[in-house]
Amino acid sequence: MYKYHCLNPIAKVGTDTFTGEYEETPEISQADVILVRSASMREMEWQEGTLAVARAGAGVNNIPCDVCAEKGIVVFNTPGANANGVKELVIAGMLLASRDIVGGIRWVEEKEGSGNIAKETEKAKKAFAGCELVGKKLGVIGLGAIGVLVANSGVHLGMEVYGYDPYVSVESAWKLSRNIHHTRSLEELFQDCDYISVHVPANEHTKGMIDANAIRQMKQGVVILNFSRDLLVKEEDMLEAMKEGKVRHYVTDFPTPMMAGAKGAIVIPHLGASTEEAEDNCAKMAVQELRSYLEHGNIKNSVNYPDCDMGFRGKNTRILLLHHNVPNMIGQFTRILARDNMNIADMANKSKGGYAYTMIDIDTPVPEGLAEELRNVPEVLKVRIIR
Ligand SMILES: NC(=O)C1=CN([C@@H]2O[C@H](COP(=O)(O)OP(=O)(O)OC[C@H]3O[C@@H](n4cnc5c(N)ncnc54)[C@H](O)[C@@H]3O)[C@@H](O)[C@H]2O)C=CC1
Ligand SMILES: O=C(O)C(=O)COP(=O)(O)O
Repeated sequence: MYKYHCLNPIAKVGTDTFTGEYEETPEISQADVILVRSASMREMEWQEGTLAVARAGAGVNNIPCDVCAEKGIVVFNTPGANANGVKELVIAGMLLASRDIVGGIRWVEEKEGSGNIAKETEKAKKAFAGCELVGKKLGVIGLGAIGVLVANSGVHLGMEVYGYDPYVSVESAWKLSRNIHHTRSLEELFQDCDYISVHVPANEHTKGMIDANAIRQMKQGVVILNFSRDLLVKEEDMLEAMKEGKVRHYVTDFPTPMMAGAKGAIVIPHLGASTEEAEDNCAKMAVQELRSYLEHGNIKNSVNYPDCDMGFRGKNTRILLLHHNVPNMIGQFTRILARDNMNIADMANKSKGGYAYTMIDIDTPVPEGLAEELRNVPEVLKVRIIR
């Protein structure tokens, strides 16, 4: 029986795909695996028995992935599963920044009960007028699952779209509309665009990337959209730029004390992925990843360990080793197996940065105590044997 714990509510269509071999536990310390959305796991105390964490979503900055890697805990996310939900809200964000739709709605609400409202509307409406998106320049920073959809939607809306992503994947590049201008530097994108939308992960390289220096290079009256993470934007600099009118609107999905109520800021309460479809997609993918790892040892969509897949386990005993990516690990494993006459039926070894994963299928008897012996090999972080 495997035990899972949900740190945030996870869509039932996902958890329903756990079989009778699984049960939910309210005790995180008892869980083999943990499902999470945005809850912070940074201060958590990790248990020896925790095997994996699945983030039902994209951003993993709430999880100490490096600490987990060092403890042999595989962290998964669900690439692309909520991208459409975010894309649709980004389009809404561009529209909200272009016409004062919210101001207009508030004005109508205040007129509740006024018999003259139709006439008053025709006088008042000029205060809420704006501009269209068609023909405007949209810059998209980060062309991953969300950025590609936003950029392509910009083209469909009649915008001139500029994309910047020095690390773009082949898969994303294939999906990008050929009408998108490939921008080789942020400076180029900053200078030209009326709307700039950021879709990169929050990490030490991207933190504060939209600061006074970046904003200085932008057009007067630019609209900046941030549906990625608050940390990407230096908020003091953004406030200043909105005061000066350099930034017309800052549309963000991340409320902070500084931005809530700030003039020019359009702040949404982190709703990008809060659609039925996105929640269902993420939950289903997260559970599938955990099941495949627990039942067969296969890794797909991990952010701290390499993808590695040997298919269904069948009748073999499967030995799974999480270890540092250093020389002579396989030699040490096979020496131990050979000594006890174990026959290797199949084997895979993959690495990602400083970490590696070895899967070994054995089709002869496997002695008790093997896991412990393998665990004692220096640089091994975790060993699991599925019989
Ligand atoms: N508001 C919300 O509810 C949601 C927010 N997010 C946020 O959006 C981010 C992006 O999500 P996805 O598109 O699904 O991720 P993704 O991993 O598919 O795409 C990220 C892209 O950013 C690029 N990139 C990385 N560093 C860069 C840099 N310095 N400059 C330019 N490009 C860079 C990568 O090459 C990649 O193509 C997530 O990390 C998360 O923080 C994601 C989903 C929902
Ligand atoms: O997937 C992401 O990165 C998100 O920001 C979505 O967060 P959520 O699952 O809505 O708490």
